Amino acid sequence: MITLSDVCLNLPGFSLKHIDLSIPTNDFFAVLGPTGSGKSLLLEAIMGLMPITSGTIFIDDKDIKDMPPEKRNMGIVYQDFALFPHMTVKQNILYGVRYHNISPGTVSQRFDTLVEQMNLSHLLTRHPGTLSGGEKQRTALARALILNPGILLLDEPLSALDPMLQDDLKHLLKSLHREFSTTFVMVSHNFSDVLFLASNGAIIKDGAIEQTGTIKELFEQPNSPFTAQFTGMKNIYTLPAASPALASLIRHNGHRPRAEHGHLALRPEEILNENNGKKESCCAMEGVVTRLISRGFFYDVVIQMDAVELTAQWTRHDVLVKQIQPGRRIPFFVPFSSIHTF
Ligand SMILES: Nc1ncnc2c1ncn2[C@@H]1O[C@H](COP(=O)(O)OP(=O)(O)OP(=O)(O)O)[C@@H](O)[C@H]1O
Repeated sequence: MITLSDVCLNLPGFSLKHIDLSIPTNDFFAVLGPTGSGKSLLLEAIMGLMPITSGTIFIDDKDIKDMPPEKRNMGIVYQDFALFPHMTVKQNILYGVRYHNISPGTVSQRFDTLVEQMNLSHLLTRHPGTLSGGEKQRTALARALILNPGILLLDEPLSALDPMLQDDLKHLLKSLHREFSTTFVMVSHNFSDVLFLASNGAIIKDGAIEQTGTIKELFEQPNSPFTAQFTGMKNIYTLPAASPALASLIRHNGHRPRAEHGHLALRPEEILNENNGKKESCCAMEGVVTRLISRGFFYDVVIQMDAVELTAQWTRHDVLVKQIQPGRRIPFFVPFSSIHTF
């Protein structure tokens, strides 16, 4: 378990503020947040590359706050790979070994296994400048994993790769996490990567933790308008509902929001354009389409009810087949299970 307690890191112009975080051993943990919110600094603080101003960092029951990075049993992989350009792939992979007390036999065995796993055998004598993005990132991963770190920190490892390579590497990361008994902590901007890879996560805003929990909780049960918006809820309303349509939604839901709940939120992709035979578990509503916003294979369909707008996300196919167009009054369905109040 990595445990950060009341960690502050003050820089001119930016601070990490009173970070409390527990990352279970062997977890795949995601750090999410807007650009400039302090995600990379948080990784650097855990790695020991940035000294913290106050607070404590423990790995299990060991205080590592004053331990140099190379003694923390951690590896780090960056978005821009950070390979040594003058060294071959093989030299890059083996670079860190000299600073650790690992027997030559173990090094050789780990090297062979990693080279095979990462499909690098044909590239060992090449220099990073001649490699594709995916090959560079596989080399960077092998360089980190050859030291068998207890914790692997990944700073946006997929974002410099094209979509095909991202998919390959995403699957590789998943299988590496399964095979190595290593805790993975990954900074990412990409929700689909996070949903595919991570079990737990934290959302960070302006250097402070906004919410932690399982990935499902972060996406389905945000506890603040910021988290709701950041995770793509899109439909966030203040309670008590001024709109009769929203009020009826809450009434249909059966269980009223708790007195302290000030917001209601609905994910756009949970709103249905047909009730799929589940009449009793959905609230049937209707409204007038005001806008269609193309999102590639999907449309954001903006629907005006009474005083409020609601955004649903439907496939291009559904929008075409059901002739959903601005100006049309359409029925839609909100599953009770998708209504979240906080
Ligand atoms: N060494 C440093 N000295 C001073 N300020 C820094 C330093 N490193 C980072 N910062 C500042 O701290 C803030 C947070 O930076 P950080 O790189 O952690 O953000 P991030 O959430 O990872 O952003 P992004 O998603 O854009 O990578 C930024 O405003 C950045 O300019």
